[in-house]
Amino acid sequence: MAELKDILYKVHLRSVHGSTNVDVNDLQIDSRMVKPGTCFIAIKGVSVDGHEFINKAIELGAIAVVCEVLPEQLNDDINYIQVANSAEAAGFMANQFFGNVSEQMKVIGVTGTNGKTTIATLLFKLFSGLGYRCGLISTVEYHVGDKVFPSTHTTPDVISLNSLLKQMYDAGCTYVFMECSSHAIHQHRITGIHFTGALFSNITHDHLDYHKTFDEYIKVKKSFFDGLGADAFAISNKDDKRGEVMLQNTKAKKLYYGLKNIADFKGKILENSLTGLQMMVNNDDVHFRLIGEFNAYNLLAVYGAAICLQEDKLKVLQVLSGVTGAEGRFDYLISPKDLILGIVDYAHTPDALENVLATIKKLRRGHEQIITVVGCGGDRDKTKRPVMGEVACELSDRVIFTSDNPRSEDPLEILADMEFGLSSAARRKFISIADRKEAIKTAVSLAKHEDIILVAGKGHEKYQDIKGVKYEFDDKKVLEQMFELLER
Ligand SMILES: CC(=O)N[C@H]1[C@@H](OP(=O)(O)OP(=O)(O)OC[C@H]2O[C@@H](n3ccc(=O)[nH]c3=O)[C@H](O)[C@@H]2O)O[C@H](CO)[C@@H](O)[C@@H]1O[C@H](C)C(=O)N[C@@H](C)C(=O)N[C@H](CCC(=O)O)C(=O)O
Ligand SMILES: Nc1ncnc2c1ncn2[C@@H]1O[C@H](COP(=O)(O)OP(=O)(O)OP(=O)(O)O)[C@@H](O)[C@H]1O
Ligand SMILES: N[C@H](CCC[C@H](N)C(=O)O)C(=O)O
Ligand SMILES: [Mg+2]
Repeated sequence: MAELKDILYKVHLRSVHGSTNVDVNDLQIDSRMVKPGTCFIAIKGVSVDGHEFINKAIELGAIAVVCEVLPEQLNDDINYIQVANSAEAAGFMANQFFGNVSEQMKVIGVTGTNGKTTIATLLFKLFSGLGYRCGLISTVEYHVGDKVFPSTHTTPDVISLNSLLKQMYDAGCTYVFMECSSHAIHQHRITGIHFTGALFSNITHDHLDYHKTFDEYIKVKKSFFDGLGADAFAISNKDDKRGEVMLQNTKAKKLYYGLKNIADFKGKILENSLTGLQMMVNNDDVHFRLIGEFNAYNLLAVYGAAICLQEDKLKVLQVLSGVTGAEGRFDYLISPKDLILGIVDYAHTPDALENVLATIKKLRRGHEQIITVVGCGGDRDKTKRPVMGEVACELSDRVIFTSDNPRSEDPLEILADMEFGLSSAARRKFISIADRKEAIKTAVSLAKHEDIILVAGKGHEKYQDIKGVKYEFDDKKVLEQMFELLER
């Protein structure tokens, strides 16, 4: 319960019809969730305009409506608040409604194309290991202290997000580590949240279906850092081409990590093998359980954040050296027969795929074949499809193109997009099998002693979305089943 005028604090009001001296017992951006006494906020969305549902919300009991455009007919019993930007207003209102708890905890946001889940999860594991009660908001799951919930979004909608933060505060969390997706930044899901720190991993080709141009995508990510306060810290990747641009206009304290360029948190890889990374982190020699150069970057970002949060460096390195990565990120298993190495990874962008394959190439001893199973999601950036197809073929010995989550699209058309314009060298290496299980089975049947199979794109996902129906599917389990079949 809150008084409307209190939760409208910070919102730029255009006009008020009715009163703001009323109590509302809930806040919703979705008319289907409205109950008597709710304040409904109408947001212009990507697929529909929330303003179309104002009457529906009133029928269900809304007593206040926040909107950009007032309905032609106003209802005398309802309080209408006209604002310049409803999505932004929803951010500020949700902060207030749920008690502005981000100001009472230390919230650290992670953005970038790849590595957000890994960095946020490592931070969560590190700070939990250091003895703090923590919250985690990630693509894989949400943690509220000891409770775990499956996630709906990388960064949930503004109401769910603020409600989650409140639950974390109530559960006694002092730290929250959260991924901030570019969609969330653009749609004001994180507006008004007080960040103690922010981290940037990297930026490469993704989500251009939504952001249209790479420049727009960069601008959106950068706006997250532009919005930080002077009391915050911002840590960026010095080796990324856009690492410095990201922090150009931030008021926060700027710090950098890197393996190549001079940086505040500087790393050097001494050994990169299947058992982990041996690294120099500034002047300390440490072994980590995570694998691959990209994880060296993730670990440096995490280390940097912990130092900014005034943790003791040796304790940090001690805990960090024992943690494993996030589920479905370079997750591996070995077949009992033939010792085939199966790797399940969430790489679903050209850059991530290239990184994971380059890492595998570095780890192999020489004679092993790399067999990659990969697909591209439907209803998502189509331009990445042929690039992923080419990258997979270039860095593997054999490739099986298959379905990821086709969503509303025809799987065969997605496969055709992946095949389009492939170089002749690439064309000699791939076959397409739309059925993902068959594709994994084929990869296993092609593998010989000690070969390496990469199943890319779905990582931790436990389903496959085909025409809006989510069928149970788990890459790691399927791979395991196929390995068991080999034994017979
Ligand atoms: C493209 C996109 O980001 N869409 C998100 C967006 O939905 P939208 O703009 O399409 O909303 P809409 O359906 O047009 O509706 C507009 C408004 O009308 C309301 N409405 C709608 C219907 C109705 O009957 N009544 C009603 O009130 C809706 O609640 C909404 O407030 O706002 C919704 C509420 O916040 C999100 O749930 C939804 O996420 C969709 C499901 C989605 O798939 N998003 C993905 C792309 C996404 O956000 N991914 C990122 C991670 C990406 C990455 O880094 O890999 C994430 O953070 O998860
Ligand atoms: N720092 C990094 N640089 C490049 N690639 C990375 C990095 N960290 C992880 N990856 C690769 O990208 C994939 C996705 O990693 P992760 O889930 O941590 O990123 P994310 O930013 O959360 O992705 P998403 O936005 O899809 O949730 C991993 O499976 C791995 O292959
Ligand atoms: N958060 C990303 C995940 C993509 C994962 C991949 N498996 C796919 O379905 O394309 C998205 O929704 O675009
Ligand atoms: Mg993620």
